[in-house]
Amino acid sequence: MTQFIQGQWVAGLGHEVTSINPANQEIIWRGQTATPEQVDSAVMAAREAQFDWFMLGLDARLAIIEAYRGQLEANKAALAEVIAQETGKPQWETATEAGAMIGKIALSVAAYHKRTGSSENDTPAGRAVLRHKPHGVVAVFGPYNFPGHLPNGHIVPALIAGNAVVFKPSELTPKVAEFMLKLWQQAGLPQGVLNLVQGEVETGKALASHTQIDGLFFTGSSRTGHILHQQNAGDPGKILALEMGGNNPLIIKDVNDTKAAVHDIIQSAYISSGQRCTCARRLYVQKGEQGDALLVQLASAVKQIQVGAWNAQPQPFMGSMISETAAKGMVAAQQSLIDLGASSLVELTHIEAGTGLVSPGLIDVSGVMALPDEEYFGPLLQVVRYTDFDEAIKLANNTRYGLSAGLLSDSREDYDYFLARIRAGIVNWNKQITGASGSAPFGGVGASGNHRASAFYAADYCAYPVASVEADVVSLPAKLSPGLTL
Ligand SMILES: NC(=O)C1=CN([C@@H]2O[C@H](COP(=O)(O)OP(=O)(O)OC[C@H]3O[C@@H](n4cnc5c(N)ncnc54)[C@H](O)[C@@H]3O)[C@@H](O)[C@H]2O)C=CC1
Ligand SMILES: O=C(O)CCC(=O)N[C@@H](CCC(=O)O)C(=O)O
Repeated sequence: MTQFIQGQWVAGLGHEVTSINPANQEIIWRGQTATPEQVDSAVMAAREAQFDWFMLGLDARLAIIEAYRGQLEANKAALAEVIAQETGKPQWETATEAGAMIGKIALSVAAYHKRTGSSENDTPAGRAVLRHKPHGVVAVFGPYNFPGHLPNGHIVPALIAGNAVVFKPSELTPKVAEFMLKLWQQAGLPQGVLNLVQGEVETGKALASHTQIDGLFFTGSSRTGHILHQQNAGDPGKILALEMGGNNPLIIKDVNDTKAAVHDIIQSAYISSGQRCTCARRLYVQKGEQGDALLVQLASAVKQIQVGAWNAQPQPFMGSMISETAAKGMVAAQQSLIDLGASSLVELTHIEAGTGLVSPGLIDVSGVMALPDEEYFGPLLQVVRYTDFDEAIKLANNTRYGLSAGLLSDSREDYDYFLARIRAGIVNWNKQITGASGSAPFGGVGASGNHRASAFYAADYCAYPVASVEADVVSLPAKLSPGLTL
């Protein structure tokens, strides 16, 4: 029973799919995909449930959402283990993902009140009241890299606002989705308010193109996000929040503590085996002795990064990539850069056939004339040597994406200069560019998003404002407009 529709677990009527532990190919989940007819049933169940869920009122909705928080707390270790098993991420890291899911509840409640909610004030024209209403039925699409936290970051604010949801997780992480839905079920969410449809692109297409959805909240690749944007062209009434990838730059300028800089670079580029949308992909290092010395230290530290299975002891820094296909994709990406003139500083290797385990790579692409503006979603950091700061900023901005960017420099002046010129939604100074805070907005510009930032600003796309002017009784104004006699 892999689909959750109208409060019931039902079998998918499509073809069989499996989910594997990418560190050893063990099958950890098996099920059938949802057919377009089942997607339709899920959307209609959400439609039927939505108004009652909204009319339940905020306090009653929050009580159920708080019960879900309790379920997350009680099952935190098990949740972290399922995420680790299915994504290959090490346990220390998935414990932080489970923690972020718990933290998301209080943050979303605060955001609801701060960003939306309701307010009123008296004006000469009457009582001006601002309220927010839910859109209705929204579809949530999740990526595989944070299979719990990122869909949760759409689902929780959507439900707080009074929407009903149909959730389509990544086909690579169905088990985490199922686990999460069971926690919602335990929390006593009314039937139909949150539905789960599992499957691949066909299931996704059936949901994204359904005429009865009022909003689509997507976190995933830029390629898919663009398809969804095109698919919904001409339908301005449907709200789209598209959180997509990046080709994120990190510039190193004058830093005293090279070891600390190396640490920030590693945390920016290799955490989650490079499978974070915020990961640094392009590293700009000044030409000259200082830059050479930094690269020597960086290469040495990269070679020492421990890679292993999610449950290996002692725990590795990097786990497996999501699949063997992804691992091979990174080896191929490295080779294509070499073919274009890049030189490998630390080679990314596929450690074990049949798994997603790869070692981290560092590659100097300074010699590549036309560097592809691609998001290589894995642990491969491209190094570019620059002459002056303006050149570095120009190169950093030479991307269609605009998600995250960073500067490591001990000069405040440099940072102000960088901040004014860099084009990205997340801009950090002397800090890693991964690990964004849920108490801030999260989103990018250009091919990284459609100006509907998530995290703390997710409340904004979960509800629309209703402005009213109100009076308790009908009454004549003190003075009638000229030319009127009653
Ligand atoms: N900006 C952000 O907040 C974040 C962005 N990402 C990005 O996500 C990507 C990695 O995640 P993936 O799972 O590979 O993304 P993906 O784009 O392949 O899949 C995301 C979801 O869309 C569905 N989908 C794929 N094609 C579809 C279609 N034609 N119609 C409807 N649905 C479709 C998938 O089944 C999945 O549920 C990276 O590019 C990463 O940068 C990841 C995390 C955060
Ligand atoms: O939604 C939030 O609470 C903040 C966004 C967030 O946690 N982002 C993470 C993961 C996104 C990714 O890189 O794939 C991060 O910034 O590390």
